[in-house]
This record gives sequence, structure tokens and C-alpha cells, in this order.
Amino acid sequence: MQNASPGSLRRLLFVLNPISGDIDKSQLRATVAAYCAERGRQAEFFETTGGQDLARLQTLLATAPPPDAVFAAGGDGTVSMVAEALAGSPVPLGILPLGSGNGLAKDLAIPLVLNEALALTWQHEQRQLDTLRVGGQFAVHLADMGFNARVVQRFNEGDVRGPGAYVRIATQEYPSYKPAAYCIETDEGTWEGEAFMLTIANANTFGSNVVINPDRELDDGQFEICLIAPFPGLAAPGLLYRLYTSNFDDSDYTRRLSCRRARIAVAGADDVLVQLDGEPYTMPCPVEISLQPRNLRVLVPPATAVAPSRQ
Ligand SMILES: Nc1ncnc2c1ncn2[C@@H]1O[C@H](COP(=O)(O)OP(=O)(O)OP(=O)(O)O)[C@@H](O)[C@H]1O
Repeated sequence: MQNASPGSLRRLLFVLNPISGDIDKSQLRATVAAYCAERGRQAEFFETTGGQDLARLQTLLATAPPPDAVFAAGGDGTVSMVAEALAGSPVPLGILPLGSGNGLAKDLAIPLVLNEALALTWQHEQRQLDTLRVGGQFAVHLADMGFNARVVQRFNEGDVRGPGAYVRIATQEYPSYKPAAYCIETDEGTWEGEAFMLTIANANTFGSNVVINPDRELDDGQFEICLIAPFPGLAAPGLLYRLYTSNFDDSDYTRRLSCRRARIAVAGADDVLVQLDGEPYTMPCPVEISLQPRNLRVLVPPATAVAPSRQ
């Protein structure tokens, strides 16, 4: 953990996603600019369009004098896109959680209220987080294959955002969902079997508050593969209870593998649907996963820099 003095971040770039979380952002620019001006900060803005945002941001960061920090104002997809642009650089990521789930913000104890999150512009500590490459794509929070990836894909295709839409789609998908068989080779060993879903976890908690990977850190030099085996319908309430109460390991249907590298093959499949930081991708099989230790600087609140699940 590194302290940054309150005066050290002067030029701040805010990456705004106008559609995230179904939140009215008509006053957002004015609110952020006024907040920064009152505290002697200079605010600049970059609005996402949904096409080529990463490439445009990378070009901006490479061609203009770099800002002192870049804030992602959006949900997990926006945070991940900005994190990818900053990974490996000394410029820290800030988060203004304005998405549907805000999973990484919750894991980092970043306030979900805008004015409280804006305090990160002048009161913060810096953490250096591990990041992942999953099938060549960047991820910092959680990725998964199986049931949740299917639900996220349908959620992203739909017009309605928010937790209600997610639950409706999950309920529709569950009765006809067929679990796949996986072969997982890691630097620690090999696992083979069927899974309802498997989560590749750098962090702890989904935006839905499901704690899929309790008591692990975003900077511990390893990631977990959290497996949920196919389960009978009668077991669902008990399983869900454990997932919402940080007791992932306390079930006959769960298992966690900790590793630094992994290769996941899906029986009989040439490609697989993968959810990465809230966005669905179809990737060729097998999928290779690697970890880049502590290569992303992030601004976190000074007094609560430990993930909430450890408190
Ligand atoms: N101007 C835009 N118009 C349409 N889509 C956009 C625009 N800007 C970004 N996007 C899309 O928004 C998605 C990212 O949304 P984000 O994850 O930040 O919010 P969310 O899905 O509401 O919240 P969360 O991921 O926390 O649940 C990406 O798919 C991106 O392509």
C-alpha cells in the first residue's frame, strides 16, 4: 500500500459511460468539474461511445501529457476498459461507481455514492492490483464460463439493465441449461469434471453481492478457479445462502483451485462463451489464463483499503 499526499493528483481525466447502470448522467460533468475546481483540481473528460473506446483512450494517453489519474465513471465494463489502458503504467485508476453491479468498487470498499467516491480525488491510498489475461483478453475482477456467462450474454443483448433483468433472465435460462465438462490444467495440478459454472477470480464478489471467492486478495499473486458442480434444484436455496454469506467452500457442490496459470478445455467444444468483467466474449478452446502481478495502480479510500469480506 502506498500513500499519496492529498495534493499530489492535480490533472484528472474522467472517462464517462453515458449508458451504464441506467443512471441519469445529465449533471455528471458539471458536478465533477465543480467538485474538482473547488479543490484546485483540473478535470478533463472522455466520453465512451461503445465502439473503439479502448483504442481511443490508449491513443489519448499516448499522445497527450499523461494525467495524474484516470477515473472510470461507469460500471465494471468501463472500469475494466480504463484499467486495461492503465495497466503497466504509473498512472492510477480511480473509480466512480455508476454501473448496474459495480463489483470491483465493492471489493475495494469504494463508496457507491457519487460525492463520497469523488473524495478519492484528494484523499486516497494506492494499491497495486494483479491483473489477468484470459484467452488473451484483459480482466481485473472476475471472469466465468457456464451458466452466468450465458445469463450475462442475454443481459447485454437486452434493452433493460439492472438486477431485476438479470434475475428474470437467470430464472428463464435455468430449466434448460446443460452443464459442460471441463479439463483444467494449472501449475498446481489437473481437475476434470462437469461444472454448472466456473469463475476465474482475481477478486471476491460479483456486483450482485454473491461472494464467489471469499478471503482472497486482489494483490496476492494468485487467482482462483471457483467451481460449482451441477446440483439438484432442492440444493439451490442452501447453495445461494452460502454464496451470499461468504461460505463458498461450505458446500458439497463447490471447490476452489488456487493457481498462477491455467488452461481450460471444454469437452467437445472448439469455442466457449466467457464473461470477462461483465462483458461476454466467445473464445477459442482451450483458454489460457495468466496473472500479471501488481501491474495496476488503483486509488482506494484511506481507512478502508482492505476488501470488505476481510473486515
Ligand atoms: N455511448 C455508449 N453507447 C452504447 N453503449 C456504450 C456506450 N459507452 C459504452 N458502452 C457500452 O457499455 C458497456 C459497459 O457498461 P458498464 O459495464 O460500464 O455498465 P453496466 O453494465 O451498467 O454496469 P456493471 O458492469 O457494473 O453491471 C460496454 O459494453 C460498452 O461497449
